Amino acid sequence: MASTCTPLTLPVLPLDDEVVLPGMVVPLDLSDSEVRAAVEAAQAAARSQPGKPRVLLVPRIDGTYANTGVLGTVEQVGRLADGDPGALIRGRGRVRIGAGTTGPGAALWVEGTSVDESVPEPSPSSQLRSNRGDLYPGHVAELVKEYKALATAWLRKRGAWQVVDRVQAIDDVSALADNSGYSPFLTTDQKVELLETADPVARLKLATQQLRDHLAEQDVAEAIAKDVQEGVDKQQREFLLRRQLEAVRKELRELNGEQEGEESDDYRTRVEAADLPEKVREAALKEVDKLERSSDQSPEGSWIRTWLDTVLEMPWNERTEDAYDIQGAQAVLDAEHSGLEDVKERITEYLAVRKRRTDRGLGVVGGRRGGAVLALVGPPGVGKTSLGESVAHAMGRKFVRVALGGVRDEAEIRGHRRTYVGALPGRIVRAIKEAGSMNPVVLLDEIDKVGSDFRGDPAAALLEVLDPAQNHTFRDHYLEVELDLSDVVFLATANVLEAIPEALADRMEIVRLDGYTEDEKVVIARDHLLPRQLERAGLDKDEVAIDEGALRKLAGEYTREAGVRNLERSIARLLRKVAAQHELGERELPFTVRDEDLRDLIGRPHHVPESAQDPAERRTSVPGVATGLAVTGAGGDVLYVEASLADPETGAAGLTLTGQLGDVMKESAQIALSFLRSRGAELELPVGDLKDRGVHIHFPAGAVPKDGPSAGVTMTTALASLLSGRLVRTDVAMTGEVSLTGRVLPIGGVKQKLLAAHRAGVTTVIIPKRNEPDLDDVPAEVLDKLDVHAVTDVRQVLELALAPATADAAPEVPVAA
Ligand SMILES: Nc1ncnc2c1ncn2[C@@H]1O[C@H](COP(=O)(O)OP(=O)(O)OP(=O)(O)O)[C@@H](O)[C@H]1O
Repeated sequence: MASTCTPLTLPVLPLDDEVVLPGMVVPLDLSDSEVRAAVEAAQAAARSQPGKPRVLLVPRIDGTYANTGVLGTVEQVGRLADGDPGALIRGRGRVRIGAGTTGPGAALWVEGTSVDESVPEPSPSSQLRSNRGDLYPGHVAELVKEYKALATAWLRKRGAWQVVDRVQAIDDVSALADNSGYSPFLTTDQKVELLETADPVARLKLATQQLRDHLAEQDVAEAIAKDVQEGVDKQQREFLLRRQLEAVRKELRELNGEQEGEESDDYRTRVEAADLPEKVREAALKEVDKLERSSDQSPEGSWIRTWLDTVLEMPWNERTEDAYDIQGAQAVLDAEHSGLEDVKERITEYLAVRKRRTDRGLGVVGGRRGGAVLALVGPPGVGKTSLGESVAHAMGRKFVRVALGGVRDEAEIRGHRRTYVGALPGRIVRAIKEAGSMNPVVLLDEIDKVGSDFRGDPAAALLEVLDPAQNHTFRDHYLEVELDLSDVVFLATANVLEAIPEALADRMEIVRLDGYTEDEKVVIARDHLLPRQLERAGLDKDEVAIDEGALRKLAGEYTREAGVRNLERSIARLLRKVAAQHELGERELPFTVRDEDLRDLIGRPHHVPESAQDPAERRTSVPGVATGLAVTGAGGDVLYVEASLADPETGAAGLTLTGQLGDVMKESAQIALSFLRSRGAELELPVGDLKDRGVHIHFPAGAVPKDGPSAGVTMTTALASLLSGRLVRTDVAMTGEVSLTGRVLPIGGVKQKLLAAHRAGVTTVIIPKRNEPDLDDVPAEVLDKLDVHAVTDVRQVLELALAPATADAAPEVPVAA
């Protein structure tokens, strides 16, 4: 094997951040002083020796020379493409650098030794190890093949076809490896590594590895670039389409003669122009950003638009000035409602306290039992809603009514989350929007009819709305921005106090409206209902009048209710009739309706008092029927209890109860029966009859559910009447719970029951002794007409209620089928 390690002394041509490998031909700039010095030194030396001028090309990295350089010959000196003086240098072979000297000229001269770069000869037998020890010649061929393949692949990618052939033509291992010197992707360090690897096979291996790594990197980079490009393309396409859409819209606007920005969709301008609290504006602008990014048809876009509409419609900074003139308020209440003195007094007190607290900057009364909310409780048609409206008039505020009957879903109060299809804000937010001010009077109507089920508890949401400690930052799920409800006046109405969820009732100040007496109804009808209905019927008050007798008859016989709603309807019907008759030329005006005209105009009365009925027609005309008093959602009412004994031969034994009775009522029937079984003998009743015979107790109006213990005395009386054969007095009605020993225990709703008894034409009422103080609440005109007996024992009840036994009212005990 030839080894030519010739010592050389050459001028150094430093290459900054550049590497020239043997075989490469490079142009170098002679305007660089070091390059020029080296070339000139080489040219000078060449004059005294044969051959081309020779330089030593040495890479210099960060000012430090590499250990190996390349012998280069100056092929040509002339001009570079940019016109600067340049030299074309060809790399010839590796030179190991030795000591430096100063030679002739400005250049640095070094001594070096040329490196042997020959490749071992292929061995005759592939099995034989070569003298290189680690590689077989067969592997070298493989390596050459792999390098060429990789290089070709890379060159093809770059479209450098001419170079492909040149590379394919190189057979020398060393030259092939050094060809990598042209690779633009190699770093200077990588090229220096190639330069310093003298062993050609090891160098080719290194070059192959570098090429392979680069190709792999390139694949990854290409994949990423492709993804990025696709994304960019889509964005660009969308952007272009959007611009086109905008242009089309603009054209359309111009076509329709609209001005720029007039489009209702211009939410940004609207939000910026609207009078919104800062936080709300921020939230709204965020949504506008989202809207602008979303496409026109996307469902999200339409949600955002609906939301923005809602936010823009809210009266964020609107409020009405309060008219806290208490005398004026009282005058408004008096003008709009007759009677109800105590209720109006409570409302006036409420307004006065509110005014004083506001004057002193204390805010509304807070905390539990704070009474911040007035609840008007009473039967339908007694004016709860219209009183709420009057409160708003009296305070000079807007009025809105929120109907809560049948609300079972918490979202009804607090709104649906926006992600729901068809989501809406809750009723409170809608009410504020409707009111158009942030401080209206909000009437929560029928708060006792709020239910709860799997959809959450609306009562809990209402608690938050009504709690002054929390309601200044009320958050509706839909609106998602805080709403200050602290300045809203909340009022509530309910028919039945007990049905109001307890936690809510706890926060309210209850004001009861129990219903009106006949006299009160007449006054209300004359002063309020009649004038309003005259107007509705298009009649003048000088044209038609209804005299007091007729009004009384309407209240007493045509309607039977705690409130005045049906009374108002009857008046409306009456007036329509008169108006029609007048138009048909059948009636002269002016006309005053008297009680005797009613039958002609609106037919016969629906409610004739029991006492006015033919004795044989009366409910109590047979033994076993007693008149009780009860309170229902519609106010007080009379109710008849019927009892019968089954035939000992055919009827089943035991107690049968009908008429949709609740558990408490069923138990009080058992008690009545047990009492008679144990004490009946003392009362001289034939209790033997109760022994083997089935007992049936029925409450007519069977479709209406009933409950409570207050019918105890009535059931006992009905059974005693049945056993004794003595009739119950028609003019007597009763109420009271009975204990097993016969004591009469107190009950609720005395006022409503007495009003009902009076309405029904009853004259004697039996109540428990312990309810006597409640009589203070009953209007005097009603008490005057009633003979009220307060009793402690059921024996007193029987004495008062049962008519004396007469021969003809003989005990023909009715028998149930
Ligand atoms: N004291 C009164 N003075 C004048 N008008 C009255 C009075 N009480 C009731 N009214 C009138 O009777 C009508 C029925 O009253 P309203 O609708 O307020 O009853 P309500 O108690 O709210 O009933 P509901 O429980 O069914 O809502 C109204 O037109 C109201 O103006």
